[in-house]
Amino acid sequence: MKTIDDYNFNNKRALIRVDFNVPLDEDRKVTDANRIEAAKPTIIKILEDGGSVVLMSHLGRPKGKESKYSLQHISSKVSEVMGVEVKFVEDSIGEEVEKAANALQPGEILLLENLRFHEEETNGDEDFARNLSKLGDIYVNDAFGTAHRAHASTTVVAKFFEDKCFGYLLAKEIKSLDKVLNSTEKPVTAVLGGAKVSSKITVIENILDKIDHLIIGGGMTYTFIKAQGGHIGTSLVEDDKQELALEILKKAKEKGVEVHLPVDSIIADSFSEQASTQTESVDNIPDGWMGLDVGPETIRNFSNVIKNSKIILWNGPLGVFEMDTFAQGTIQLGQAIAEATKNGAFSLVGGGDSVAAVKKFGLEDKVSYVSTGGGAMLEMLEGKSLPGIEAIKN
Ligand SMILES: Nc1ncnc2c1ncn2[C@@H]1O[C@H](COP(=O)(O)OP(=O)(O)O)[C@@H](O)[C@H]1O
Ligand SMILES: O=C(OP(=O)(O)O)[C@H](O)COP(=O)(O)O
Repeated sequence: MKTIDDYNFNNKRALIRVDFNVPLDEDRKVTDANRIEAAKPTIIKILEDGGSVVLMSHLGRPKGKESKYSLQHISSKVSEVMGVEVKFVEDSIGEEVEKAANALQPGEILLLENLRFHEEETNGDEDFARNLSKLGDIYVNDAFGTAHRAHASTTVVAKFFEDKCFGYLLAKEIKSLDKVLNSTEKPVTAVLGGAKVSSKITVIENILDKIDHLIIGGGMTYTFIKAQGGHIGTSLVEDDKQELALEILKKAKEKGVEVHLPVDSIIADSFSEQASTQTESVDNIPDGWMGLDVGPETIRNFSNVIKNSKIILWNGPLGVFEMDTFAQGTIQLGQAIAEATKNGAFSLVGGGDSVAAVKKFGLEDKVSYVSTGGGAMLEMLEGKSLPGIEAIKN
């Protein structure tokens, strides 16, 4: 496994894929810089070698050039964390970008605009990747959170480089997750919540062989509840995943995996901190209302399962924890996991927002391992090889 320790970057320009997909507030201020801090050791090593750095990342899932997803919003935070004034360029390919990259002096950092402003990024377009490759001498992948995406900057670009390697973060994540993969302790409990229903629901099917309990919460809940005939009002749902949800429940039963779904929800009449709220049975949400957190009975049930688990994997908040009104489920689940960890369980938390939640509620040091990747962590635990990792190995 080639890492940046195998290279001296003196007078070299590194093109680094980082995952700076960080949570932002309404004023587009970074609310959790964990993923930026996690990439710091790699960037600093290259600068200290006497090299320069071109950073590329995506932010969110923009449809075209949406200014709210500009990486300019995070540029000052990157400067602050690195202790170096970062230069920013308003695109990720093209003449202007190449000029800015060529002008970099040793010790300098250039941050590119959001890669996903070009649809060629997510399409894994070869020409786009070739254009990106012109920006550096050595390609470094340190974007663990995006290693499960076969995109131009995470995978395709690697083939245009003789010299390519893993950054410190990616190497550390691979090693740490391997440890969990090789563990034989039981029972294993996976907690899945959050909002990315379609990308994560498919993962569930594949981890069923590796777990004993499956706790479902957050936005993921309502696709399951609706599929079972429940009323979910205007809660987050992905209708085309209902059949898969039923299949998962059936398969789980066959495999002896206990599935724990919420029984009650904190519902709201709008997606807002000021909304009217109520506690309601999870399958009886009136029209015009949406479930934004799990209810008290659900929290008790989930905590009991957690208490008896030996390995706990958590990705996805149980509610819209960014708003205090809907944070209780996530807080109390986090506390139950911290308690179980104190009593000897191994707990692994991953995902941009999940880690932000854990940090916000002061639980970061009370869990065993915090991964920068959510979907990437889950896919690795499925036993899949991730395209971003394979591209460097080959
Ligand atoms: N019931 C819900 N309805 C809508 N959004 C939710 C709900 N529960 C949690 N969320 C949102 O899910 C988001 C995190 O989802 P996701 O990106 O899948 O997690 P992670 O980044 O940890 O992998 C949070 O911003 C949170 O507000
Ligand atoms: O935040 C991310 O993943 P996560 O929500 O699984 O932690 C990564 O930046 C990947 O983003 P994507 O799921 O839009 O490809």
